[in-house]
Amino acid sequence: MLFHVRMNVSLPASMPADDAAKLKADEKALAQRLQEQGKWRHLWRIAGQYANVSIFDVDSVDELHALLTSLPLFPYMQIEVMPLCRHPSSIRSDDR
Ligand SMILES: O=C(O)CC1=CCC(=O)O1
Repeated sequence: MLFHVRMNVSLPASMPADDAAKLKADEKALAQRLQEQGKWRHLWRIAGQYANVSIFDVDSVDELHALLTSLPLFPYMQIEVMPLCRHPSSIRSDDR
């Protein structure tokens, strides 16, 4: 199952720089592991914003929820999820 996910990140200005750097490093490590596993198919920065758009390929909504809530930055993100299904005009065989 494919999901389009938008994440807007908002770290408190009061967060110590070392804490923020650790969170970002942990987030990067997990995001790269999930990309290697094929669960996090695309990850794009939205130009000019501390936000990303991503495509997740997971087995269930429950798996997506577990994955998103496990992200180190989860407490500091506003997340929007859009379930995707195949478009009849798509020429990509892996769009499902
Ligand atoms: O910087 C972001 O958009 C938040 C984020 C998600 C995965 C990652 O490495 O950073």
